[in-house]
Amino acid sequence: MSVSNYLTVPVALTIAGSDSGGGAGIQADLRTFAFHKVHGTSALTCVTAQNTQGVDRVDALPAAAVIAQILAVVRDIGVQAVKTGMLLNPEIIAAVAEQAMEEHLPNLVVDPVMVSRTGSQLIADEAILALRECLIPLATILTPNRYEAQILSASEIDTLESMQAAAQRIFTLGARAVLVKGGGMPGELRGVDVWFDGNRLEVLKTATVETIHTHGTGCTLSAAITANLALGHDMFTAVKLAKSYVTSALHYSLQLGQGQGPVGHFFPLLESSQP
Ligand SMILES: Nc1ncnc2c1ncn2[C@@H]1O[C@H](COP(=O)(O)OP(=O)(O)OP(=O)(O)O)[C@@H](O)[C@H]1O
Ligand SMILES: Cc1ncc(COP(=O)(O)O)c(N)n1
Repeated sequence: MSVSNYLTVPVALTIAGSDSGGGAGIQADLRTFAFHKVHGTSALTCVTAQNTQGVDRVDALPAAAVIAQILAVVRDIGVQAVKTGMLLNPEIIAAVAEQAMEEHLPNLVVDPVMVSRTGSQLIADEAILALRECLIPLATILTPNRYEAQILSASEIDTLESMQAAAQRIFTLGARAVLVKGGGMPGELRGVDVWFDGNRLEVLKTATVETIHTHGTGCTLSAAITANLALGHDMFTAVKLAKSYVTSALHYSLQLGQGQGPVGHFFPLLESSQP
């Protein structure tokens, strides 16, 4: 007989949708948490029939089912950090915001999933309003992509200067910090993100990685920020570490399916397994 070594690890919670293709959503989040040696828990909001080419169907869970999952996790296991992804409808968004307040969910990273990087809207207009009014003011860090930032700032974003102006404008919606992501920008701006926390306006820059396989970069980035917050890093350090992780995962993106494949979350293992 041998005895187990009991380990204690930080815990993170993702409140997000399922991606049947395994590239984004809950699947990307849990892989990212695992890579960071953070125990991943989840509250599923919806089930998408999705692959590398697009989303065929979305089925929402009842808001009460989302609440029950959150409570089951936080009241027993406890969490050090939480992220939200695809919340889909105003009922789910209001329920998550209520739980965030009542249960004092710590380190809340809100990825305001509204528009895919290719520009197609993923949630209804009323849900966008609910995100803006109920959830964004509770966020520790808000991570809009180019198109989401355009909606939230009501401005066109096509230059670094317009990303910086948008970050400052979106900050007034009430999040403690905003990261405007550049993956949907043209050319060299694809690897550039802009941070604003009311004080520091920073440009985080990596060289653009030339790949079409970028599905799930946004989910992966916000999950990595969440994992780093759960590990005890401060907000800006968590973002810098997460960006570096996504860049490495992009270097080992996976050629799967006929469309945009996912990033390689376990890139050190993948690298050593290639011939
Ligand atoms: N080709 C690239 N080269 C370098 N970094 C990139 C590239 N594409 C995206 N990124 C980085 O990936 C992160 C996620 O940003 P992105 O704008 O892609 O989010 P998103 O649109 O929410 O993601 P998704 O494509 O999953 O919808 C950011 O840090 C961004 O700078
Ligand atoms: C279930 C689900 N959640 C989120 C996204 C968008 O994610 P990303 O912004 O990473 O493409 C997605 N395509 N599917």
